[in-house]
Amino acid sequence: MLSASALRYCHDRHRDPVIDSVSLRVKAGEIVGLTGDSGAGKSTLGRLLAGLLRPQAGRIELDGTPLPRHGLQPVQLLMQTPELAVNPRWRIERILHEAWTPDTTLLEALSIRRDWYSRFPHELSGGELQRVTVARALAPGVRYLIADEISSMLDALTQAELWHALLQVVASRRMGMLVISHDAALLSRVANRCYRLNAGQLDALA
Ligand SMILES: Nc1ncnc2c1ncn2[C@@H]1O[C@H](COP(=O)(O)OP(=O)(O)OP(=O)(O)O)[C@@H](O)[C@H]1O
Repeated sequence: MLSASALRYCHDRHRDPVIDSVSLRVKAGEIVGLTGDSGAGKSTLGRLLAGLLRPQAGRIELDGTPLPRHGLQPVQLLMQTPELAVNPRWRIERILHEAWTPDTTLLEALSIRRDWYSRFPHELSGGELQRVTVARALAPGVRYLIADEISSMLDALTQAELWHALLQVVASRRMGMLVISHDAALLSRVANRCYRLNAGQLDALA
């Protein structure tokens, strides 16, 4: 289980904390939705849970142990803008194989084509590059995904294909996932339960 207890985070110590006494649990095999107004702190919470920011108070644990400081991160963050998550000077093959070598089954599930391998990131569409970053993030040992608005820039069909593939992999590996989105319809389709982040606090949604 990925668990956060009493997290507090201020980007700027002269302002109120963006995250204030937030506790959240995501179990293996569970998909939890997170929504909230723009600027409410959803991405900040996602970055905390993925170990990319350190809370000023509170704890984040995976099965009762703090997240590792080094090596493969068992909680991986997927961002809205895949082009910012990759090295623009690397070809797709190098990006895809950065942490591990995705197997054919996964590549097929995500419809990743071999002829993309020699291209650079700007030579793929946003949806194609997003699928590459998803495959890269699914290294063995990754147990939880934080999906931060990963499909909001995609058309409806590409969005549906991405979620279909991702949910299949997540279910087959019994991974847990936090899905951050403004799209209530998407959250009601994919998430087992949802929260709203408001004024630094989490409210459970019915
Ligand atoms: N690195 C930073 N330095 C200072 N302030 C920041 C930083 N990152 C985010 N903030 C501020 O923290 C607040 C929360 O930002 P965050 O990106 O977490 O919100 P969000 O809920 O994900 O918003 P959106 O839905 O628009 O993506 C905002 O007021 C933002 O301006």
